[in-house]
Amino acid sequence: MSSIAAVGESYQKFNPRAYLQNNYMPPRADFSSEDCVVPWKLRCLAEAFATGDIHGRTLIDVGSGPTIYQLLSACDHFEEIIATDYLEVNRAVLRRWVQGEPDGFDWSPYIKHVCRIEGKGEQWKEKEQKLRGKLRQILPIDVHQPEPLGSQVCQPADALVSTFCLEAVSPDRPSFERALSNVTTLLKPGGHFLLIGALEESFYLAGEAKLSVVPVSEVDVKEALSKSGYRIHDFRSYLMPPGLKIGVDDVSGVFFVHAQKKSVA
Ligand SMILES: Nc1ncnc2c1ncn2[C@@H]1O[C@@H](CSCCNC[C@@H]2Cc3ccc([N+](=O)[O-])cc3CN2)[C@@H](O)[C@H]1O
Repeated sequence: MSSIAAVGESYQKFNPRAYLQNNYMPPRADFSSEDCVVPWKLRCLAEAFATGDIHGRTLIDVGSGPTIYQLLSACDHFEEIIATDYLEVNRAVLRRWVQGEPDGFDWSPYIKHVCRIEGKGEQWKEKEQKLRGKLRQILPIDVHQPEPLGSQVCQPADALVSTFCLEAVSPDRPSFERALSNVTTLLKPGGHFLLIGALEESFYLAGEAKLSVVPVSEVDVKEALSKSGYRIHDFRSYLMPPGLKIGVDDVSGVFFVHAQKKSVA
C-alpha cells in the first residue's frame, strides 16, 4: 500500500466528536485569555479579512474537517463559501450544522467571540445565519489528486482557507509540497490564501485514530509556498504553552500565513 493510501486508511477511524473535544473545547478553547490558541487563530483570521484586501464571489475551505470557526470572519466578504473534506463523517457534521440540527457542536462561544473582536456590533445569531446562508456546497476533496475536487468546480476560487489539513494528510515533505501545489490549482491568479497549520507536529489523536503528521517548520512552509508561486504578505507563529500540551498531539506551535498567488507574468 502506498504511503498516501495508508494515510487514507488511517483516517477511516477518525472520530469527529473526539477531535472537536480535543481541540475546540477548553483548555485550548478558552475565550477569557487572548493568549490562548483558539482566540489567537480567530484574531489572525479576523485581522486578515479586516484589511479589506480579501474578497470576491467564492471562497473554498480546503479540508474543513468538522469545524466552521475558520469561516466566521470570511462570511462577510464572499457570496459563496464551499466547504470540503475527505471524510463523509465530517461532511455530514457540517451539513447538520448548516441545517441547524440541535445535537451538533456548540459553536456559539466562537461566533460571539468573533463578533466581539470584529467590533461591528453584529449579533451572533445574525452571523450564524449569514454563514449558514453562504455555506452552499460541502464537497469531497483529496488534496493528493492533481484536481483535488475532481471535475466538480468550474472556475477557480477568489480565495482559499485551509486549517491544519495539508501537514496532517501528507506522509512527507515532498507530498506536503505537492498537495499545496494541487490545491493552488483551485485558486485564481492573484487570489488570496489563508493557511493555518501545526508546527513540528508528528501525530495527533481523534478517538481511536492516531494520525501521523509530517513535521514542518516555518522555513518549510515558506519554501513550499514559494515553490507554489505565492507571495507572503503575513506570517505569524504561536508557541504552544505547556498548559495546552494535553497529550492529544505533539504540536509545538501553530502558524498563520496570508499568502497571495502571483498573477501570471
Ligand atoms: N487526502 C485528503 N485530502 C483532503 N483532506 C483530507 C485528506 N485526508 C484527510 N483529510 C481531512 O483532513 C483532516 C483535517 S483535520 C487535521 C487535524 N490536524 C492536526 C490537529 C489539528 C489541531 C487543531 C487545533 C490545534 N490547536 O492547538 O488549537 C492544534 C492542532 C494540531 N492537531 C480531516 O478533516 C480529514 O478528513
